[in-house]
Amino acid sequence: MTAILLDGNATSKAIRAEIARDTARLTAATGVVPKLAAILAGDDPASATYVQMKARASAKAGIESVTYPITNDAPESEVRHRLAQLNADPTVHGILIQHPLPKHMDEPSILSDLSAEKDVDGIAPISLGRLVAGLDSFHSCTPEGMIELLKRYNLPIAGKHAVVVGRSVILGKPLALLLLAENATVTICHSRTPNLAEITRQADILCAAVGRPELIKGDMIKPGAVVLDAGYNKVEGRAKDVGDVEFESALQVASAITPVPGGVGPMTIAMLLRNTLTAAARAAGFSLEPETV
Ligand SMILES: Nc1nc(=O)c2c([nH]1)NC[C@@H]1CN(c3ccc(C(=O)N[C@@H](CCC(=O)O)C(=O)O)cc3)C=[N+]21
Repeated sequence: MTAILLDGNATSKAIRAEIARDTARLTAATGVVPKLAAILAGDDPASATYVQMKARASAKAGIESVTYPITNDAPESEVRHRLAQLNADPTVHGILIQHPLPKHMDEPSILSDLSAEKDVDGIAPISLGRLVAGLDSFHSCTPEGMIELLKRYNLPIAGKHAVVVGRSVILGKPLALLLLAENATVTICHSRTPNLAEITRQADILCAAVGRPELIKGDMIKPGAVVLDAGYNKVEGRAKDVGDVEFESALQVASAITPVPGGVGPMTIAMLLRNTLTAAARAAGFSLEPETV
């Protein structure tokens, strides 16, 4: 058996076309142009690339974007001042604070200052707390993109055993909660789980979000499982990012799998744009729901 590929590029493109159409409706009706502001602190070249990708995708969807670079040795107050200004700016609908911030900065504390209604990245403590409480909030874009990909391929979540490998604030934890909200039975494992293979082999839906290149091998996957790989590891000697799943062996066992690149990554960006559009529509008091007769 060879797994079907869950095409994140094509799915993201379709979603971004929907966003572009809805953005045009919003702008035509209200004059509001959705605007995303990104704070890019530090000199991580990968972060700069991601922020650039997000800016390009925004422009294509009719969303304005602006990036504020902050040097690696800048004081934390520089990020805080910029954030305060963006929180207060009514023309800015979404704020993205690219992770990770330089080591000397207190990231959780800075994120606590992000306005919930502008947290289109869904990673501020208020948004995560609301998710835990079952209240409406923006959801972290990568986990949300993974759920959206399953839905677009009509892959059922309810009643399935989903195993999440990874427990980060941005990915593993919110992903587990989103899967729970879809009525999956969820197990969370991580880098210190001793009997990892034993647990991953029980997964109907296996989500790798641990940041260890090719940790998950084919023999750790239940035959017929759906495998979502959120890994984007830089490995020396490999031109492209390497996932957390060993793709070739997994392909033989799974029923469906996301490639890296071209799987989860592009979905992240689509969700960020969708959240930015939603934030702008709410600020303008405009309903994006299709009109019913
Ligand atoms: N506050 C915050 N929010 C994030 O969402 C966030 C972050 N910080 N820090 C870094 C990670 C990383 N990340 C990716 C987004 C898209 C791709 C992506 O689209 N990758 C392409 C490949 C791109 C290429 O290398 O050509 C793909 O998978 O096909 C990858 C990684 C978002 N992150």
